[in-house]
Amino acid sequence: MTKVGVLGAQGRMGAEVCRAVEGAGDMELVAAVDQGDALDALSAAEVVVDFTHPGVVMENLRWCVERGLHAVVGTTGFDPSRLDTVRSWLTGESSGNVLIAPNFGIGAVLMMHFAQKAAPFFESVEIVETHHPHKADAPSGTAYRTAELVAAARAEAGVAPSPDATTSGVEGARGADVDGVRVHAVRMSGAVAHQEVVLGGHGELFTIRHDSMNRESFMPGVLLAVRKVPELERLTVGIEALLGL
Ligand SMILES: NC(=O)C1=CN([C@@H]2O[C@H](COP(=O)(O)OP(=O)(O)OC[C@H]3O[C@@H](n4cnc5c(N)ncnc54)[C@H](O)[C@@H]3O)[C@@H](O)[C@H]2O)C=CC1
Ligand SMILES: O=C(O)C1=N[C@H](C(=O)O)C[C@H](O)C1
Repeated sequence: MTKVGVLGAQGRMGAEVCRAVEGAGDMELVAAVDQGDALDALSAAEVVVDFTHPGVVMENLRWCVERGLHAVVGTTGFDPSRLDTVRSWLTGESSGNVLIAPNFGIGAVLMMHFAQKAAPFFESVEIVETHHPHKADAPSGTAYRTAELVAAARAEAGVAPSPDATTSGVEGARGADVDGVRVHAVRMSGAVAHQEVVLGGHGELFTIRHDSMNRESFMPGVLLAVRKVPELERLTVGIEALLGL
């Protein structure tokens, strides 16, 4: 039985993770911690799962790394500089692996993978993500990561930046620029988590779309990560490798 602790246990995702862990025959929920609770209860865990907030996740993760606990992190906000910081913490510790994934949905991971594959074949590519209006960060971690993957694939293939003749307009109208890829964030009541990667050129448009209909959809990926994290590299980003992608 793997002993699992959950950080952000009263949140939308954390509560779902607690239910999933309790329902898994090979796991035991040993700590369910939320804001204001002491972290000490997590010392009983082998793997800590964090779904909290981009503003607090680094502090939580450092606490886990210092104690040699394996960490599975779904909280967003990990740019390259944060990942470098986590790497530097891990080099100073002898045990405990960290897996950080912007999205644990199997379909979402495939959407990112297919977008990366398609990106060099089209002149233009932009990303449109839609989320519930309670979301703290924009663009979403998934959109940010997709843009990074798409940009890297295009750079490797020597593809020029997407054409854009805009010289005047209202600020923000063209979305955020992530590594040269435009990302548009919609916040919409009734939505859960949705993303379209739109690619275009030579008289055709190709849209890769993924919809998370509920938070249960992320649980197979989270449980897979909990099971695999002890045997991974010190730092793994995304669950692609766990799916053989
Ligand atoms: N990787 C993935 O597949 C997914 C990632 N997310 C990300 O997970 C994060 C959380 O999302 P939600 O559950 O919707 O948010 P939420 O706001 O419903 O839950 C966050 C919980 O963390 C708690 N919290 C805040 N500070 C804390 C601290 N210092 N220690 C312990 N608990 C603390 C809050 O009280 C709250 O209960 C976001 O960054 C979101 O983008 C969300 C869905 C899927
Ligand atoms: O906040 C959410 O809900 C989600 N956050 C993650 C993100 O920012 O990409 C994953 C998913 O989109 C749901």
